[in-house]
Amino acid sequence: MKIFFRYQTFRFIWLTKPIGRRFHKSHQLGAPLTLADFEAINRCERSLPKNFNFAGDVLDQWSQKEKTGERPANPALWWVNGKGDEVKWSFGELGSLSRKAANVLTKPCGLERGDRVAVILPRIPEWWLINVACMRTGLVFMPGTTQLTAKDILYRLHASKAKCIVASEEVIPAVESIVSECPDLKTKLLVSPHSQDGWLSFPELFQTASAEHSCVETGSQEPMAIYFTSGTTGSPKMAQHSQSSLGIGYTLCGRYWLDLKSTDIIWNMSDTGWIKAAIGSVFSSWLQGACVFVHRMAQFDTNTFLDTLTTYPITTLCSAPTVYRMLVQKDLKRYKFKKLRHCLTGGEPLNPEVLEQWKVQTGLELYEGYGQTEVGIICANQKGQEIKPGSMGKGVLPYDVQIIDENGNILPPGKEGEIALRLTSTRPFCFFSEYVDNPEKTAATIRGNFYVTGDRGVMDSDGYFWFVGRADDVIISSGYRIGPFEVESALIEHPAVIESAVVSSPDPVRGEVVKAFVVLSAPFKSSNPEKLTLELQDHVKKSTAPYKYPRKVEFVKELPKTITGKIKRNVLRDHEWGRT
Ligand SMILES: Nc1ncnc2c1ncn2[C@@H]1O[C@H](COP(=O)(O)OP(=O)(O)OP(=O)(O)O)[C@@H](O)[C@H]1O
Repeated sequence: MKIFFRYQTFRFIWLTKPIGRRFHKSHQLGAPLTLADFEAINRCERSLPKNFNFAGDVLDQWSQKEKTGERPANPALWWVNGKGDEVKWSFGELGSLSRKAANVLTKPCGLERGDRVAVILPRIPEWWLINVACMRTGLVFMPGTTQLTAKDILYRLHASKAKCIVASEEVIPAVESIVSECPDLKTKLLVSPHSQDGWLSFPELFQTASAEHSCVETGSQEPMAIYFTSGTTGSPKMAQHSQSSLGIGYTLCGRYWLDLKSTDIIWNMSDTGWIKAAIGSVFSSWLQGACVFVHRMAQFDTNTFLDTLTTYPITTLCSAPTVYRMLVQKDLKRYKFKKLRHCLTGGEPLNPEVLEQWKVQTGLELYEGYGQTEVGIICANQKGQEIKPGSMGKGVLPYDVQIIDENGNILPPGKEGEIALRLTSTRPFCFFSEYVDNPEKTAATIRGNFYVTGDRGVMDSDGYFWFVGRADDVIISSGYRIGPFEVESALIEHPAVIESAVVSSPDPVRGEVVKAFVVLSAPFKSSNPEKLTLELQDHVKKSTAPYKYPRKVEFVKELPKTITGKIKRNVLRDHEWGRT
C-alpha cells in the first residue's frame, strides 16, 4: 500500500499550489453547463453541446463548488481495503492527481488523443485516476477485469489494437505470455510498488509528473471508452461510447434511480471491468456530486460486506442479484447498517422472493434496473415509484421502450415479445456509437424503427416491464413458450434452493422440455434426490402455471457464470443438446 501513502503526501503539497487549469474552456463562449442542462439534454429538451468533456465540464465544476462551499465536505472518492488503509480525495484532489496521471500517459507513455488504452486493474484508486486522466487527454479507456485470462486479454488487445496496457502485478504473467502476438501494443504501464522489466512504473513516473495539464476539448460525440460486453451469449462485443453518451447520458439515472445527492455515499460493488462500474462509480454518481465508496475486497465475502455497511456511513448500495441472493441466506436482522437507505440491483433478473426477503430482513426496498452495455439503463424502479415484485420497473427517459414482434410491430400490453427502443430520426445520444469494426453486428441491432435488445419481455397495462429471458433462452415445449426466469423464481421460493438455472433439454415426444439445474441450500444437501425432485416439481406446479414445471432436475454444486457473475445458460443448454 506504499504508493497510496505517497499520493497522500502529495495531497498536502498540491493543496497549497495553484491547480493547473482551473476551468475547462469548452463552453467559454457561453456559461458553463449545469446539472439542469444535462437533465434537459437527457429529456431531449436541449441539444448536445458541440464539445463536452466529463473531467472538465463535470468534475472540475464540482471542484469549484467545493471551494465556494456549494458542495458539502464529502470526499469524491473514499477507498478502503479492510486492512486499515484508506484514501479520501476531494474533487479538487482528484483533479490535481488526475492531471499528473494525464501527464504520465501523454509524456513518458507517448500516447496521443484517440489512442486506445486497456486498463486491467483491481478496485484501487489508480483505476479512477487513469479513467479521469484518459478523459483529460482524449484517450479511449478500455477497462477489463483482473480475472481475465491470457486468452481473454489477447482477444481484447487484438480486437482493439490497443496502444497501451495499464495493469497491476497479478496480470503481468498473462500479458507477458501473449504480448509478442500484439504488434500494436507499444507501452506497458505497471501500477505496483515493484518494478518489472519491460514495464514503465506508474508510481515512479507519477511522482515526478507535473500537475499542470490542460484538459483537451473533446467533441461530444468523440469516443471516450470501449466496453466489452459480458460475453454471456458469445464472444464479448466492443461497444464504443462517446464523451456524452457516458458523461451526460446517466444524469437522470443518478438522480431518479440511484436517488443521489451530493451528500450521499454510494457503494457500487461492480468489478472495474464492467460498464456497471462506470455507471455507478463514475458517471451517475459524480454527475450528482456524490461520494463514491470503494472496498478493495478481492473476493466477495458476506461478513466483510456486512461489517462494511455497519461501519461506514454508506447511504446507497448497488450490487448484483447474486450478492443479494447470498446475503438473504444470513440473519440480516442482527446487523444495524449505519446509514443505508437506498438499495439497487441489476444486470440479471432479481427473483421476487429475494426482494421480499431483503425487505423483511432489512426494512429496505430493492430497486431493480435493467440495461445493457450498449444503451445503458432501459427500465428501472425509480425512487418513489411503486415496486411490483418481479418487474424491472418502467421505461426510463430518454427511451421509449416497447414490446415488438418479429416484424417490428408494437404489441399490446400483456403480449410477450422482444424488448425494443423506439428510434427517432437521429440516434439517441446516449446510445453506443457502434460495435468497433463490426458493422454487421451494429446493423443487426436495428429492426425497422427500433433498437432490439435481444431480450424477451412483457409490458403490463400500467407500463411495467417483466423480463422473460434472453431471446435464445426461451424454451418452447409442446408449443408453449416458457421463460427461464419465471421457473427459476418459482424454484427459489423453496427453502432447498439457493440458485437455479433453467434451460431447454431434448425430449423425444415434446421436442424440448424444461430442465432445472439446482444448487441446494446446506440443510437439503443430503436429501433423497428423487424425493426432492418430486417435491420441487410439485412446488413449481403450484407456484406458477403447471406446464412450466421442470420435467428434468439436476442437482449441481455451482452454476457456470461469466466473470460478471451472470449465469451462462447457453453453456448448460449446449451441454444438454450435445453441442459441447
Ligand atoms: N434487471 C435485469 N433483469 C433481467 N436481465 C437483465 C437485467 N439487467 C440486465 N439484464 C441482462 O443483461 C443483458 C446486458 O448485459 P451485458 O451488456 O453485460 O451483456 P451480455 O448481454 O450479458 O453479454 P453478451 O452481449 O456478450 O452476450 C441484458 O440484455 C439482459 O439480458
